[in-house]
Amino acid sequence: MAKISIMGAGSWGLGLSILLNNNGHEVTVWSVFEEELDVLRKNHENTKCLPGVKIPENIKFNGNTKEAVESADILVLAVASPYTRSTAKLLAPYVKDEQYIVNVGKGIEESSLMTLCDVIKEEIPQATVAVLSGPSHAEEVGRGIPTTCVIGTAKKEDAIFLQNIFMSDVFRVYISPDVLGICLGGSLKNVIALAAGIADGLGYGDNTKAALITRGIAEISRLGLAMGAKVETFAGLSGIGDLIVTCESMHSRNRRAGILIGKGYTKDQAMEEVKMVVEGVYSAKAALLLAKKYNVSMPIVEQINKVLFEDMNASLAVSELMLRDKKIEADSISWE
Ligand SMILES: NC(=O)c1ccc[n+]([C@@H]2O[C@H](COP(=O)([O-])OP(=O)(O)OC[C@H]3O[C@@H](n4cnc5c(N)ncnc54)[C@H](O)[C@@H]3O)[C@@H](O)[C@H]2O)c1
Ligand SMILES: O=P(O)(O)OC[C@H](O)CO
Repeated sequence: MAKISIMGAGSWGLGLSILLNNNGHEVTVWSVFEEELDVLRKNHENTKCLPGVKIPENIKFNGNTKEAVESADILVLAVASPYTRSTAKLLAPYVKDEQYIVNVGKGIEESSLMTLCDVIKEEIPQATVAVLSGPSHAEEVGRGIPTTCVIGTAKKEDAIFLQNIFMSDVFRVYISPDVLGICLGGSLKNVIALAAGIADGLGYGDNTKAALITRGIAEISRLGLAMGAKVETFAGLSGIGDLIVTCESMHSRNRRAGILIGKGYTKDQAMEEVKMVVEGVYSAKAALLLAKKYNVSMPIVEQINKVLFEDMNASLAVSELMLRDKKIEADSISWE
């Protein structure tokens, strides 16, 4: 049994708190917002983020950062991605040497183009940083619906240790050394999910969705390879797996925001309506900048940026994608 503090009391932090509590660990949930914890103490439910899912009575809530960090063997960082750096700065003074921090957030920092794991390592160099990712909506994990994820760490023994912590009969965990690939897949799928949602909002069909998923993972893999990630990771749970669930599920905030944009809402109106942070909007700019930096073609990411930040009409963006220069499907397969 381990002592685990979940840093973040939103839907994913709470979903994981239930899983880890059911696995027999001693779980504390922390938030920078005391009022978020007060509601949980009173109702054992977050009706905004995870309605209908009861948080077990033995899970503790503690807003004292020092206590939450120092009392834990493992920290699970589950804040909305734009607040990863500020939260890591807050935790840093209390983190012990080699204390585990499992990042479960998905995003790329816009100002630095760093993955969240790299942001955490920069702010908390003494920690052992891992990433957990994959097709895993909190609404389903919180209800014990069978789910699979992957944990990435630099050292194999850390991955095996964390695999044993998270794994259960309803939560199967694989391990991988490709931390970069896992972080990139989880972040970039949110951008493609916006496009998939837009296609739904425009009233397009399953063919369009399948095209976006397939060509979307091609773009993500191209960038990932150029940055040093492994191509197999993008064929795995944190790559195509997460992309499929995010593009298909009505639990997805990114897809739901996209649907609204496809129906004519502005980006800001869509984000307001979805109520939780729509991370694809933040990662879209970062993805485009990375594509330029690594000289990689990412046409869907380009069009999404035009729709989000240049007021481009969504159906025009689809036409531009359809009428691009003619291409070979995969550059690595030729007739020679
Ligand atoms: N919801 C899911 O199903 C799911 C699944 C896998 C991964 N994730 C990832 O986990 C992360 C958290 O997602 P979520 O769904 O729990 O989001 P959420 O919007 O439900 O909750 C985010 C939490 O972040 C914290 N937060 C907000 N503003 C903050 C600030 N200024 N400083 C510090 N903390 C702040 C709050 O505790 C808030 O409850 C995201 O990066 C998301 O991509 C979510
Ligand atoms: O599907 P979204 O957009 O809510 O993102 C949540 C998780 O990343 C799904 O694995």
